[in-house]
Amino acid sequence: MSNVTSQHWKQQQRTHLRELRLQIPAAQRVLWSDAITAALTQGFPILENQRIGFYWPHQGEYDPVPAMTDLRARGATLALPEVIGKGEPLRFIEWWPGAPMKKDIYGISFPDNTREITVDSIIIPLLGFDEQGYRLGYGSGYFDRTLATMNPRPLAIGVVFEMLRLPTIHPQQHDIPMDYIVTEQSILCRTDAGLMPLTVSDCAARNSFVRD
Ligand SMILES: Nc1nc2c(c(=O)[nH]1)N(C=O)[C@@H](CNc1ccc(C(=O)N[C@@H](CCC(=O)O)C(=O)O)cc1)CN2
Ligand SMILES: Nc1ncnc2c1ncn2[C@@H]1O[C@H](COP(=O)(O)OP(=O)(O)OP(=O)(O)O)[C@@H](O)[C@H]1O
Repeated sequence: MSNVTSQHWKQQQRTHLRELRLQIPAAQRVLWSDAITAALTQGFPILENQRIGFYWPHQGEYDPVPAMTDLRARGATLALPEVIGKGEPLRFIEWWPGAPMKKDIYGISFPDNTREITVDSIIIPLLGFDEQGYRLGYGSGYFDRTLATMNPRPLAIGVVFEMLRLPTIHPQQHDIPMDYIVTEQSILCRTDAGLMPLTVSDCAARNSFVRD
């Protein structure tokens, strides 16, 4: 697929997936969201010891605030993305329950003037995802640009509802695949052969930490 065709196709998919996501009935969304929160908080014990970049929910995305509250109570430091400008990477700044907030150019809340955090992991909302662990986002390239500038690269954990899965998103050179994708059905680990489902306990064994 040429670049122009793939951009056009991506734009159509974005519109379609956004509509699908907004049509999820409220009760279904609660059940699916609880399942994602449980998989995130139980499948990745390492997060309790980390500085984690999360996001403030927008347009029917999985709401990560319960996971944020839980992980913070267990010792994690949390941050949210700040949009510095179009074409720029995101900056992560500290968030805690009750932190002062303001709105960015998309109407998404972010902390008002708290300290910048270098994150160890990023929990990334996916508008769509594919069998190789690639992400379809809103089309501004913020997360790809952010991951590309971070060294060492943080662990990238995508969160998404299973119904937003596509065979391929026709990845381009700048697209960076997720290390893990958590859905309401399973934890998927990216391998060269595609996404591999892991049980919560297998995932926890791989993403554990040693207390000193
Ligand atoms: N919750 C959340 N926060 C996030 C992101 C995200 O995907 N989800 N981002 C991930 O990048 C960054 C913000 N990027 C965004 C990019 C586009 C749109 C959006 O709604 N775009 C509209 C057009 C709006 C406009 O141009 O004024 C659209 O696509 O229709 C929202 C956020 C940082 N914060
Ligand atoms: N590392 C990068 N450096 C410079 N430009 C980039 C980089 N990554 C992505 N871009 C640019 O960002 C634009 C959008 O990328 P893409 O279509 O992959 O968006 P997306 O990943 O679906 O959306 P988003 O990350 O905003 O949610 C593209 O025009 C691309 O060239």
